[in-house]
Amino acid sequence: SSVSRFLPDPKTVAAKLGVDKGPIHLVEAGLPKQLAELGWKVQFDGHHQFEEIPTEDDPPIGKLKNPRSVSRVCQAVAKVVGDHAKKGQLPLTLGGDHSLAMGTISGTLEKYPDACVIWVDAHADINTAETTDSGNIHGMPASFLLGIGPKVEEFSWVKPLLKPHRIVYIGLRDVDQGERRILREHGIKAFSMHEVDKYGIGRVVEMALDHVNPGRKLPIHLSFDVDALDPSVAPSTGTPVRGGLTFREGHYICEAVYETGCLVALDIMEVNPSLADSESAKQTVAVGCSLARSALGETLL
Ligand SMILES: N/C(=N\O)NCCC[NH3+]
Ligand SMILES: [Mn+2]
Ligand SMILES: [Mn+2]
Ligand SMILES: [Mn+2]
Repeated sequence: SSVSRFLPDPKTVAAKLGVDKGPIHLVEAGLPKQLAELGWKVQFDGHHQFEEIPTEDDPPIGKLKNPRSVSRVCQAVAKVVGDHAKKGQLPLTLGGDHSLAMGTISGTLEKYPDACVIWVDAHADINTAETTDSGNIHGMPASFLLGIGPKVEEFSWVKPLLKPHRIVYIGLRDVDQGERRILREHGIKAFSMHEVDKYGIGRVVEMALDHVNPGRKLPIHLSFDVDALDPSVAPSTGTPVRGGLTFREGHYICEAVYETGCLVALDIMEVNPSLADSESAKQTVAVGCSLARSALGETLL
């Protein structure tokens, strides 16, 4: 089947967080061609540009930073992902920071309301407008998708379609107190790096899938933040945290999700080549491409 290649490059949002070069580098590293070589009919209609909202026109709402530009970009991404999904394509979104998941997962849920989400990340990204310290919305997307926390008018377009039993985390190791409380109170399943060490990645992925997709019948949206990987594997990213997934553990997750045959959407997020020396940036871009290939069927044999 075909994978729709659209690569939102949210200039506005990314520019503030410096992640705007990710998509460009991933494409320039040859990802579309690599996926075509796996047999996908790749449709890449260019990077999505978003007009800047000048900072003075986008003051914080409460603590939330760049709320209007983040909202506008994510809403546009939700529409594009939803449209591709409705055409039976598999949207691959290259970020850009993880706030984009508000858009990509909203788009997926429009077509597949029963979809489950596998969120691979060092962070839970589930702060609300109340619990966030930084006000960086890339630490909050999951709370909007779940409809948790106080209403923020600017984000009222995000329908709370995601249910707590339909999301599972793998790779957590830097979760705020407020987020821990939210995970506990809503009974959201999370496999931290402790569980990865304890059970091994094979068992963890099996338990994660058993939790959100017991019969392997539900569509899967895989949202992969490259900072889930150890910084020695993916150094050029916004919030690196030591003690992450090995190169193989990260790829195993992608391979195992592909093997379910349920994948309907994929995000490769937080590749930020502008944050490190060129060698580290190249290494991180290469890992991003490799993860995408693994999630789209590049098996080892
Ligand atoms: N990479 C990040 N989320 O996945 N950064 C924001 C979260 C910090 N608590
Ligand atoms: Mn994230
Ligand atoms: Mn993260
Ligand atoms: Mn981030």
